[in-house]
Amino acid sequence: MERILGGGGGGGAVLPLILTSALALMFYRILFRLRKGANVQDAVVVITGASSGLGKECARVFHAAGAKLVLCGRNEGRLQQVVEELTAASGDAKQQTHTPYTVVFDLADTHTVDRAADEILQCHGHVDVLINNAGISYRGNILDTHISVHRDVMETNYFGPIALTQALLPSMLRQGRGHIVVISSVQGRISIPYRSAYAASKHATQAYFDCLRAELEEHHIPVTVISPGYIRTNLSVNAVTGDGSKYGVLDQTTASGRDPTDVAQAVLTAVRHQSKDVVLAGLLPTLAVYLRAFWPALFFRLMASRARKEKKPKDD
Ligand SMILES: NC(=O)C1=CN([C@@H]2O[C@H](COP(=O)(O)OP(=O)(O)OC[C@H]3O[C@@H](n4cnc5c(N)ncnc54)[C@H](OP(=O)(O)O)[C@@H]3O)[C@@H](O)[C@H]2O)C=CC1
Ligand SMILES: CCCCCCCCCCCCCCCC(=O)OCC(=O)COP(=O)(O)O
Repeated sequence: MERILGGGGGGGAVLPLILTSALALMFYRILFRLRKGANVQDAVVVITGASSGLGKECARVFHAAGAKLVLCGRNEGRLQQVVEELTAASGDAKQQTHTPYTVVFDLADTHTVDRAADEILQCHGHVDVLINNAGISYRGNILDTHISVHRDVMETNYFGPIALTQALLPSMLRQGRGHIVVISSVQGRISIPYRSAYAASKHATQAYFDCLRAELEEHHIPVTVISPGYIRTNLSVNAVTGDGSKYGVLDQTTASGRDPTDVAQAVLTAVRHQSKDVVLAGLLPTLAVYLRAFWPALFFRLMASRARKEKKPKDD
C-alpha cells in the first residue's frame, strides 16, 4: 500500500515538501508585489490609444505619478480634452506633474509611423517607456468575414504597434535604457468563437513581444506583455464586424468588466516592477488559459459548444 501511494520509503516526505514549496512560493510572490519598484517621476512615457478607455486611465495614473507623457491617438480634439482634464487635476497630485504632449497618427497606416516616432522623440529627446495600448476588437463569423477586415485589425493591433516599437528602439539602444510595454488580452492566450481577427492579432502580439524580450535582454531593455480580461471601456462599441461596419453595441461582458482605473494601476505596478508577463483576469479566463495549455481537447470541446450557443450579430 505504502509503495503504491508513496512510491517508496521517502513518500511520506513528499506532501510536506510540496506544501512547504507552495507556501514559500506564495510568500515570495507577496514580497515581490510589495516591492516599491522603479520610480516613474520625470520618466518620458508614451501611451498609444490615450484618448479613451484604458489608455486614458493609464494617462491619468502615470501623470499623477509624475511621468512626462506623450499621448497618441487619431483625433487631436479628443487628446486635447485628456490633456485639459489632466492639467485640471494636477493640483490634487502628490508628485510634481508635467503637461503632456500629443502626437496624432493612425497606427493602421504604418507609413506614417516613422514620422510619428520622430515627432514623439522631438517632445523630450528620448523615450523611457513605450506603452502600446491602442487597439480595436472584432465581432463576426469567419464564413462572413472579408479578408480585408482581418488585415485591418492586424494593421491596428499588430503591424502598427510593432512598427512604432521598431522605430523607437534604436534611440532606446543608443541611450542604453528603455522599457517596452504592450497591452495584449487574455485572447492572446486563448481563442474564443466569433473573435478570429482579434484573437489572431493578440496571439501575434504575444509571440512578437516574447521574441523581442529574449532579444533585448542583453541590452537591459525589459519587455512587458499585459493580458487583461474584460475591462469597462468602449472596446465592444468600437469593434468592427465581418463586413467592416461598426458593431456599436456595449456588450454585457464589457459593461461588467474591470474598472479601467484599477487595470491602469496594475499597468503602473507592472512597469515599476519591470514584470515580463502579466495576466490580469478573473478565475474563469485564467483557468481557461491553463486548460488550453494542459487539456486542449476539453478546451476545444467547450469552445465548440460556446460557438453553437452564441451565434453572433450580425448573423442574428
Ligand atoms: N476593454 C476590454 O475588455 C479589453 C481591452 N484590451 C485591450 O486594451 C487596449 C485598449 O482598449 P480599450 O481602452 O478597451 O478600448 P477603447 O476603444 O476605449 O480605446 C481604444 C483606443 O485605441 C485607439 N485606436 C484605435 N484604433 C487606432 C488606430 N488605428 N490608430 C491609433 N489609435 C487607435 C483609440 O483612439 P482614437 O479612436 O481616438 O484614435 C482609443 O484611444 C486594446 O489594445 C484592447 O485590445 C484587452 C483586454 C480587454
Ligand atoms: C478546469 C475548469 C476550467 C474551466 C474553463 C472554462 C472555460 C471558460 C471560457 C472562458 C472564456 C473567457 C474569455 C475571456 C475573454 C476576455 O476576457 O477577453 C478580453 C478581451 O480582450 C475582450 O475583448 P472583446 O472584444 O471580446 O470584448
